[in-house]
Amino acid sequence: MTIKPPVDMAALRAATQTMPLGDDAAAARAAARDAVLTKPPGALGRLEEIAIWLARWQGRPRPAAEAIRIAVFAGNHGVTAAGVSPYPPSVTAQMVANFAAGGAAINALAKAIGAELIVTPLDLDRPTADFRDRPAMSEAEFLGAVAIGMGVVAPGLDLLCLGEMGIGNTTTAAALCAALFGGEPAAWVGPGTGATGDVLAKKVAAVTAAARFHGRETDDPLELARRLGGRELAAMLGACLAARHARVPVILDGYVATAAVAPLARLRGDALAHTVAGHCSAEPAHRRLLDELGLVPLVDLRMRLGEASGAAVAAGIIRAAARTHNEMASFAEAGVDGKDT
Ligand SMILES: O=C(O)c1ccc[n+]([C@@H]2O[C@H](COP(=O)([O-])O)[C@@H](O)[C@H]2O)c1
Ligand SMILES: Cc1cc2nc[nH]c2cc1C
Repeated sequence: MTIKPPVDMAALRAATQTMPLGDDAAAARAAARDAVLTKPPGALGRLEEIAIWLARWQGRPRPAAEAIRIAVFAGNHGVTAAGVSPYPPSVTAQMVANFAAGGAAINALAKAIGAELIVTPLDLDRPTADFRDRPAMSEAEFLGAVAIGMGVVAPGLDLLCLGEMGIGNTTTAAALCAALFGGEPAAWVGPGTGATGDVLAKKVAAVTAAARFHGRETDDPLELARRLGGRELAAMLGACLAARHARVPVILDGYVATAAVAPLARLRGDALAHTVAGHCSAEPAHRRLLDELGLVPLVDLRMRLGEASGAAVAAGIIRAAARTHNEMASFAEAGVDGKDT
């Protein structure tokens, strides 16, 4: 099922509450097949769980991880005026040009796994408002970005990788996480692209100011995503929600991508059951966020790039899980003796 772009915040909220459940029958059939494949039970470890998880969320007993789309959303952030990134905001559009020219890490990774890459810049000439003392986006801006994100989901996809590009957006992710989960602002702040010293202190100050201003206004997760998020985060939220409705499993990238979809989990406990954390970013707060959400990352390679790069690396592992599940012979087919034969 595809879902319609939400006309207002109430419609978006409704779409979070009507998410389909996984297909238990498909998962059970995949588990039954897994049990007779030529290996000691459990010997493929988490790959076995992933194959069954894919079957559950694709709603078919034979899961696939061949048609992979990588969606990267780009946005600019008013909070960069607070001096929170070592890089200028001009880098966001320049990197979008680099994606188009094929010169970024995600281009190489997409090619390596045979995935389609879609890059969507979101109003880069019009950064969001500086959320230290006002909402980052109007409702119309927020919902518009959510709808654009929903648009990258298509029936027939086996997997969707979600990632982003946006100078300043590790501060955005920190502000959103601090509002959603509480705790000291500093616990959600880290180096991002490489902030140290003074720049790091400015990040903590910006998140502290945002928490003070917005914390007394609302604790509604979608409203916090509008006030403290960014367009690329809103688009990832929309894509993740639409993927659930369309039975397309999702691979999340790093800290920013995970923060983007965290409001969904605050609205409904099982909202991220169709997602897997592709990796654990070197941004320290990502581990804290994954723990809050109960997500166990597939790999930990000390990556901290964004661009869906960690999700793309993880997609190769997910393909390995689906291929082994589909292509291995059973004990009976191969004439291999089972345990205690
Ligand atoms: O998502 C992550 O784990 C992550 C960790 C560190 C950096 N990034 C990327 O770095 C950019 C934001 O960093 P910054 O320092 O400008 O806030 C943005 O383009 C992200 O894709 C992303
Ligand atoms: C060069 C560069 C590439 C990136 N890719 C994602 N975030 C990035 C930030 C910078 C600075």
